[in-house]
Amino acid sequence: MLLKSRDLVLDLNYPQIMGILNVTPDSFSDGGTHNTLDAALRHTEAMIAAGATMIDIGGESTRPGAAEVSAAEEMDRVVPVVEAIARRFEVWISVDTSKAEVIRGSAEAGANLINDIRSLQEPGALDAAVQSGLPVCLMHMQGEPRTMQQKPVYSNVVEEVDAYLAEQIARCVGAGIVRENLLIDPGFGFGKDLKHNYQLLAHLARFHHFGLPLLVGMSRKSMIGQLLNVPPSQRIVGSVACAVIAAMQGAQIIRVHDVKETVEAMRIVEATLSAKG
Ligand SMILES: Cn1cnc2c(O)nc(N)nc21
Repeated sequence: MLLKSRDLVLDLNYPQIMGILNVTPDSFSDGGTHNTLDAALRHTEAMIAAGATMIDIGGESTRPGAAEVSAAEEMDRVVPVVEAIARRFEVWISVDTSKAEVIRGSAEAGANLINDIRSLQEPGALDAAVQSGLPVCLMHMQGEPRTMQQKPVYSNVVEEVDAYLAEQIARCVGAGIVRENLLIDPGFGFGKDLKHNYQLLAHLARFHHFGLPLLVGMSRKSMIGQLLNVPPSQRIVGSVACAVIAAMQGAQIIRVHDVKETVEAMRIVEATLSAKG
């Protein structure tokens, strides 16, 4: 399976690592240490050197309880970084946004992928994505980041996430997005409690029936913290374990903070999967 965007091609027969670049003052993990352009570029360079083939730029923290950000503020944080990275590096630039204006601005600035945790539900977002012609990652979320973790309830989380993704795929294809340009993501930690997250991880392979690239993000999340009782900075081993479990089930793109460690683990996964014949 290959994913194309502009002049880049991603070989999804091997797990690809998407490095996280938060350009927010309140991001949950690196505490906004990358809110200057130079720092963002240095971090990007380091993640690419460590083996990341995609960089996910986020201007509005999506952690539970996060404050909302205006479109203008998000544009100011994200678009200059997209431009600077597009000019300097040959890497997939993913933009983590839900806003139509940021989708348009990022596409014009050279982004390769729209990563929207709200699956293009915000006003104008679907239209902006269609017009951009860029690949789009659709992700399941129950509720909104501000309130999603208060009381997540499902009768069957795997079935409900699957049905939601099917709906969103149909909605995007109906609006004119080429199906081959869609990626799907069960949205770990987005309106899920501990049990829900591990049910999704345990049954991850079932989402391959869509025939679309599967993107997952569990890095340093509370599904790890609640088991290990450690702060985000001490969740690397747990995050790598989640990445391995996902990649062994065929997840094609893993969104992580700790690129070097995860890339090394993917070498082990690749050796094992290719030995399966
Ligand atoms: C922005 N962001 C935070 N967590 C994420 C996840 O699990 N998936 C995707 N696609 N984006 C995420």
